Amino acid sequence: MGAWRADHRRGRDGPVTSPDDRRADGPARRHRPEGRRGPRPRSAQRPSERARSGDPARLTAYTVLRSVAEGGYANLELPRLLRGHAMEGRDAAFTTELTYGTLRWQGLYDAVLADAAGRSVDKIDPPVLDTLRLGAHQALGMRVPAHAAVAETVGLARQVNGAGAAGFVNAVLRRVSERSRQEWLGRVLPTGTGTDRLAVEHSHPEWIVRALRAALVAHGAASPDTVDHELVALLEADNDPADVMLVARPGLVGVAELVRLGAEPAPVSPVGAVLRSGDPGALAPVRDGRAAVQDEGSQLLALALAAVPVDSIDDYPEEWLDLCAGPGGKAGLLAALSVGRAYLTANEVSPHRADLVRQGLRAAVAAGAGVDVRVGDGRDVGVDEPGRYDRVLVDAPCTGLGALRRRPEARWRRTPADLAALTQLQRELLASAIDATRPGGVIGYATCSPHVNETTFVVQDVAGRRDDVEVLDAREAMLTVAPGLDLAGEGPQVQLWPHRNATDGMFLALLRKR
Ligand SMILES: C[S@@+](CC[C@H](N)C(=O)[O-])C[C@H]1O[C@@H](n2cnc3c(N)ncnc32)[C@H](O)[C@@H]1O
Repeated sequence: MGAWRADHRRGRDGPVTSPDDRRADGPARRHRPEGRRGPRPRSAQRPSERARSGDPARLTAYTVLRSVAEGGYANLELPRLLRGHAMEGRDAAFTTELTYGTLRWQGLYDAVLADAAGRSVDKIDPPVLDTLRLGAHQALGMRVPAHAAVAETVGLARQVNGAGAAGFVNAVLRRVSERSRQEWLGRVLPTGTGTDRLAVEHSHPEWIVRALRAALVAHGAASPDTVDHELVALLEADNDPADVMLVARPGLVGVAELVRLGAEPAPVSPVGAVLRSGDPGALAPVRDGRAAVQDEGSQLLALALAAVPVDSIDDYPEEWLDLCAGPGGKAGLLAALSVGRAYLTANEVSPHRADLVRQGLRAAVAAGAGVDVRVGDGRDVGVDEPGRYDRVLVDAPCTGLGALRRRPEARWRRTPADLAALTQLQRELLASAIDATRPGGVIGYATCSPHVNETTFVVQDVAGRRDDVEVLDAREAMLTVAPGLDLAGEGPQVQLWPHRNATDGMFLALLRKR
């Protein structure tokens, strides 16, 4: 028996009828005039009884949600399916909003659905719950008229979850569509102003809300007096779809070329361009690797690391190392910057990701970059190659709490338990990077998370235990490459914020080996 049938408790407005509550001889049939045979006209049918199946947009969104439930990534699955169904323009935009919006707002919708179904969402079959979430987003988060949101989602349920589940979906979504989003917020939000309320209102796990609150204060973006206001702005930014940002890899293509192809110059990065519509993969410079999709924050980090002065032993060439290079975004920019100036070693522990790095570096190699892509554990490099490199980037594996707007499912996947393992690995990678750097060289430690455990604590802990590194002013380096950047806090580290900088929440610390 499916879980949607297992529980039949009362919701606040009475029970939602489960499929097995409406038997063939039950109320659904009693209203039908005697003597008529054959299917009823479509307009006279309940949505749950309509034979129609889900449309391609909803079916695609559902397929992505199921793939995410099994460990897939929406930002990989969705473009693949859109291409497979040749969906473009408005259809693709609708499907994207339906998929990403449903994933982002899952926390709020689950609270609504639990109320409407009269049971905890844990008691609903996961595939049926995904269908319900899609319906909730159409009714409460998109401009789909309520009747269409219900009818279309019930059609999808009939196709993917079965006729019995479709009846349940119909009943629950009818309840959902009886209230506006605002009315639902009034009904399901915890009282008070605490992080539990913000978590439901802005659809983030509560532990993340607490971590972001602490990070805003710790990085100087807010004081205890202003943090509540700042936190809401950050949570809102996490739920705001981010622009597609391109990087014009210097020496390979100019921003002007991307602008000629329909992009606009980026607000801050001198090598960035915003693509407001269209498929970036359709642009020739992106296809051939002279340009790439890359957040402005990541661009600025790589530019800043390349711009810090190092005391050269010889004038040329330098040795650069990207210790955690996959899938290769920053390595792509560093490789372009390295032409005529340095050799780049790109290290990555995952062979598949190292392949992606290799592919991404082809255009830079064709332009003369000297690169070596390796598969290896970055923790070994300091021992294997002590004191070799002039510039080392540690773009450490992290919780990704700064990039939630670009990875809609990430907030639900991460748990506080991930932190302990990650922060240990981060310390070991940074220590290895310092060992691999020659005296006078610089190390950039970066995360796409503002969590204090992954950022300042790692740097303070590792640098504090050794006397061969000094912490540099990363703000100065950052402002050298992007003078207009609004940097919060006193430094010496840089923390970018989605709500302030319209970038991912990237962190950068710069260290110099003594
Ligand atoms: C945040 S990502 C790096 C992103 C990359 N710099 C870019 O801009 O595309 C972290 C990477 O570190 C890799 N990684 C994890 N553990 C590692 C280790 N012990 N040594 C080297 N790389 C590791 C992960 O596979 C992942 O590709």
